[in-house]
Amino acid sequence: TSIMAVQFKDGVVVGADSRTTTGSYIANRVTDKLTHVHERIYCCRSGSAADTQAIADIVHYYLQLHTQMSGSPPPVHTAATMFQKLCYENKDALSAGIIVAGWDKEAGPSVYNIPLGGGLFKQPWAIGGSGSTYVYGYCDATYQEGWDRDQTVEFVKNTLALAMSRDGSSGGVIRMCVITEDKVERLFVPGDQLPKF
Ligand SMILES: C#CCCCC(=O)N[C@@H](Cc1ccccc1)C(=O)N[C@@H](CC(C)C)B(O)O
Repeated sequence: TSIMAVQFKDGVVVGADSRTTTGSYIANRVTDKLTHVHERIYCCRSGSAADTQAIADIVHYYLQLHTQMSGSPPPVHTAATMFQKLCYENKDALSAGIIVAGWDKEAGPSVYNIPLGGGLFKQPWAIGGSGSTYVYGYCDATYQEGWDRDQTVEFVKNTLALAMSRDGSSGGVIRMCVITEDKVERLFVPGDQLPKF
């Protein structure tokens, strides 16, 4: 897997490849690793498909319960701490690297990285999954603050395409979501239209 989330002025862009593997077999070449957990909050999943589906389902349940009880949508950091509590307290039983990203009225856009150990790190951008190891240098050298929506989408698309070209556990299509106050917009790049390097 290669997953990414980047914050910009008005929102966040999340992105992922679409490969699920069991060993060298590609069990799913069109996986959707971008999971909607609340109105303006998404998570990007890497690691065990089963573990990350179960964790996302639990957080989704608690976020809708929180919304019903409190009458207002929870901030992104609330969702992130729910993911972290589940990942940290069950670290011996799970294989889950999750990036939580979204927009809320209090803090605006935000990105939280929760790597395998269950630590919680608020970051302006985050990459994860097996493919991310090949693109840390590219991201460090390329990322700039102050990009607009289109520049941020381009950064996510190029980073994921590079990771997918080198990591055997990443591939397929690129799925992305642009999350702002007004809307959640899904973007799609077919496998034969990936940026070529
Ligand atoms: C189908 C099936 C069985 C397992 C599928 C399955 O979880 N594959 C994993 C690799 C893995 C991980 C841990 C144990 C075993 C196999 C996988 O493809 N993970 C991708 C993300 C998930 C959300 C789709 B990515 O991290 O590569």
